[in-house]
Amino acid sequence: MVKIRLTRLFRFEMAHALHHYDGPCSNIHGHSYKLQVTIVGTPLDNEADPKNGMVMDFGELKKLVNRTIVDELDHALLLREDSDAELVDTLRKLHHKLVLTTYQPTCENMLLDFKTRLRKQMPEHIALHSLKLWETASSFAEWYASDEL
Ligand SMILES: Nc1nc2c(c(=O)[nH]1)N=C([C@H](O)[C@H](O)COP(=O)(O)OP(=O)(O)OP(=O)(O)O)CN2
Ligand SMILES: [Zn+2]
Repeated sequence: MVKIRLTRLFRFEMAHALHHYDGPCSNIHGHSYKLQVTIVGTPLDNEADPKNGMVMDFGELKKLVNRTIVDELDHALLLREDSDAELVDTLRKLHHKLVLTTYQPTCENMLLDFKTRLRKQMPEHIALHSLKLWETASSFAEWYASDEL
């Protein structure tokens, strides 16, 4: 059966701090993240359907990734849930867009979180192939489904 990969790029601005990290990244700082999402599936084979030939409508992929990841994280501050309680309280009182994580918000951990979230939302006939997350213009992490085998 024919398989085609589809890829779409997303961007979001997000701040984070690496809890107890032994360097400047323990301070709250921001990145312009770039996320590449690649899915794989078989193009629709139905002449009567206007989406014939599509694995998934690019627009649907955009909506799925935006509602699953980008809407929550864009212009948010990601902190580990065991960060200073006073700081967390103050940020909440000031109505900052704060997201608390169970994990250290590294590029690697964020990718694993995104992979889990996206897999739950994927239509049955489509598989998540890979994810690539740029934290800076020169640093990125990648996840490939094939590495799980
Ligand atoms: N393996 C990882 N290492 C680091 C991560 C990460 O997510 N995974 N994150 C950070 C910091 O959050 C941040 O990205 C700073 O990294 P750094 O490379 O030090 O960034 P610079 O701005 O200093 O990069 P330059 O290109 O040298 O200016 C740290 N490590
Ligand atoms: Zn950082």
